Amino acid sequence: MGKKRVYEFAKEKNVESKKIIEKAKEIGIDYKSHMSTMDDSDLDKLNKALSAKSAPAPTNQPAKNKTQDSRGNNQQSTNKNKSNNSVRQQTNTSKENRTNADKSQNSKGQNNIQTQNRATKKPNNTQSKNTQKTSQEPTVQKRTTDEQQKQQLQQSKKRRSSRQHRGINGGPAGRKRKGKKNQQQSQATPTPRKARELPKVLEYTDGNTVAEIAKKIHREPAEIVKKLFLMGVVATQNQSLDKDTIELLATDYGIETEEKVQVDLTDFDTFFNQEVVEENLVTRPATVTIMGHVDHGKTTLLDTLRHTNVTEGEAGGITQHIGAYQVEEKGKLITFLDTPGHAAFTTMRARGADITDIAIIVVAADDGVMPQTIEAINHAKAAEVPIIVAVNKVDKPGANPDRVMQELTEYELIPEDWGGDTIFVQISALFNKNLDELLDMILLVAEIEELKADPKRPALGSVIEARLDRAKGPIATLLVQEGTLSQGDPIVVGNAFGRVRTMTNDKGRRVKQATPSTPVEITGLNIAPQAGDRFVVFEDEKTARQVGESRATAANEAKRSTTNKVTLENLFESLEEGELKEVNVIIKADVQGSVEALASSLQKIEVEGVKVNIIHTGVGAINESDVTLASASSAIIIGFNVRPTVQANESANREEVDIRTHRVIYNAIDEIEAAMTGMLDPEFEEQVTGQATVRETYSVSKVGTIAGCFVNDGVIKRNSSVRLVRNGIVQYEGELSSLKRFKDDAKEVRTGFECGITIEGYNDIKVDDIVEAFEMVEIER
Ligand SMILES: Nc1nc2c(ncn2[C@@H]2O[C@H](COP(=O)(O)OP(=O)(O)OP(=O)(O)O)[C@@H](O)[C@H]2O)c(=O)[nH]1
Repeated sequence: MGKKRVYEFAKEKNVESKKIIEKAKEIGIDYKSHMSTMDDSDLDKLNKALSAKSAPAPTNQPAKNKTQDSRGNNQQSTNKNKSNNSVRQQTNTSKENRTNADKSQNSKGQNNIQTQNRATKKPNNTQSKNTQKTSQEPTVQKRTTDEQQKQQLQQSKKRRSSRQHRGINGGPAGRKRKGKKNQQQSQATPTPRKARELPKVLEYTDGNTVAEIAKKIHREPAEIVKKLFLMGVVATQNQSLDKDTIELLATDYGIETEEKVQVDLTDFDTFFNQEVVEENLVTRPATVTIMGHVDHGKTTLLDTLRHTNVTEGEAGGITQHIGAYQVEEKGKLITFLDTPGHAAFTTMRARGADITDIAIIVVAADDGVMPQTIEAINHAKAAEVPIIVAVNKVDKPGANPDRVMQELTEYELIPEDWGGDTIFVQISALFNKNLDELLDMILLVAEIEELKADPKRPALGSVIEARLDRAKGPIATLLVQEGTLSQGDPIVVGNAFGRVRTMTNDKGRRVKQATPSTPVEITGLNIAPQAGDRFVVFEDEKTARQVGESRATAANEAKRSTTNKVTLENLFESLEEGELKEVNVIIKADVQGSVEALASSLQKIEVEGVKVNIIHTGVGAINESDVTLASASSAIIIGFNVRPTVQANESANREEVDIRTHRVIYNAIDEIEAAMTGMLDPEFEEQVTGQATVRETYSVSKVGTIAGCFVNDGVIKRNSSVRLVRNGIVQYEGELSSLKRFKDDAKEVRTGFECGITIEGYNDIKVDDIVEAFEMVEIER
């Protein structure tokens, strides 16, 4: 048996928990609430203190307690102030009452959707907090409270007396009238309920209302209201109660409790992380994404596979582009995602859809490892997806597969023959050479990965593609990840909802069911979702609609409030809260040497066991793909002597990815370390005000180089600092020495206008250079 709680002790002593808390306080013991546990020594002290004072033990009659306890009442009344606000709202007018009832009804409906504990906290808060607040409460409020209290007492009294006088016909109508105009009167004539036996166990959920609890234990809500009142909690019938209060109430009735934890249906993680039923698991096809550098043959490979390995029996079917398709090899299916490239892959991941089981990295044997090959590898690694390397175009005269293999060893992709564990297949996508072997290897990896799913549970999965069709309405291609999707299923897809009206497979055939790893195009949604959204099937359409609508509302709200993306500002908090085990970082720099220097220094930082994890590095401007990767992996991007492209900037703003650019390595390291230790000083932040492109340059003796520019974004101000960027790499950072419109000095020049610029102490300006103007702005913390 664990330690005694205050309320248990109070019960033993037949006094209110509050009294015990007060008494404890008098002798220097501070209990936060009636749920606080009590030490043996404290128990002793309290026992002594209580017996010393109240030799005549308090009686077991709550009513008596109440009248005796004028001081306690005082406290109670203050306690009530807060909750009474809501109480008043609910009882003042009938209309309000209904609205509130509706609301609570609503929230009750949504109980399935969202666990509520806002309201439930109230009684508890009031109990613990209000003690100090007493003197600050406005008197008017106090009076109202007292009145309210009086009213309640009157009501319960009337009810009591009416019970004695009323005949059988009081009936349920008495209860129904409650809350209507003649509240007092109607409440005075409630139904005489036979005191049914209490249940042994009270099954409740955090946030149940007084009325709900009353129903569960076969008691009048008024009785509960009264009991609560005596415990120092003022609540109306429609008020939600928190867990502690419900448990306390149950203890008071001498019944056990069992909390039914509500599942938040709007949180799809609950479904996706649901425990598996081992015996239902069956092997499912692998889902494969093809990635690689431009022109290395991704599309050709997808096309050849699609046309040569059509599922038996399906030949002749018109292949549909639905965003994914399945091929058959040795009687087993493989699902290929039709949009090649790591951008699509990571965008999906950023939206929460981790659907790729295996990544094929295509490298052209005549071209070798290229920047996007490396990006693709890092994107696959960040997603912890097994990689198969397809060395393509081996038919070409200049093909050198060995060189590709050699180059890839640098990225820890080492062929099995060389002692590594990466599968390499030499193929010609164009001439369909060795594609069977590639498929075999996919099956092999799939087998090793033991890809399994439970086709028996309600279906869930992700959106591969979605669009709005004029004739058919919203259309979405879904990849079933678990369960079996059936025509007619009520479904929520992202923030859209509906019923699966039609299902079409990748061969253009209507199907009635789709098992795990099968892509199908569906209609029947209210709006088009987005690629990467996840879907869940529900039991009935009503729930689906509720969940869909709540998700849409929540998404809108989330859009307005901040997201929980990792930034240097919130890094420390995230680390403190234990959310982060490592800090993901992407490094982009002007030269490889800087990348390495920065990477090795950052990796040495370790703050309380949390380390920096570099997920991608590269030379050149920070691009959109870096931002997508950062967004999907909650990473921070550090640019050294490089700048983000316009698209990358836009995308970073949208995705709330933190990009930090530096020109001194030490500063970059310092900043990360400071952020990790919570010592970051983010009072000022650089804000780019505008960008201009150099269209012409003029050399003027004594003045230097004048750049004839066109402002393509924002505004260039005379007093802004500027940096000169060439091909994404910062050439110079300094101040403007002049800003002119035609011959005149200008204070600022806005988008769409031309201007003449000279930079202080810098003349090496070239056509197509970008002049970026920025200011240091104080930011709110
Ligand atoms: N000789 C030869 N050419 C190939 C092979 N595979 C692809 N090609 C050719 O390489 C070129 C580029 O192929 P794609 O399949 O479009 O390359 P990709 O990687 O999809 O290119 P992006 O979509 O631009 O990223 C095309 O002209 C193909 O015909 C191959 O195995 N052998």
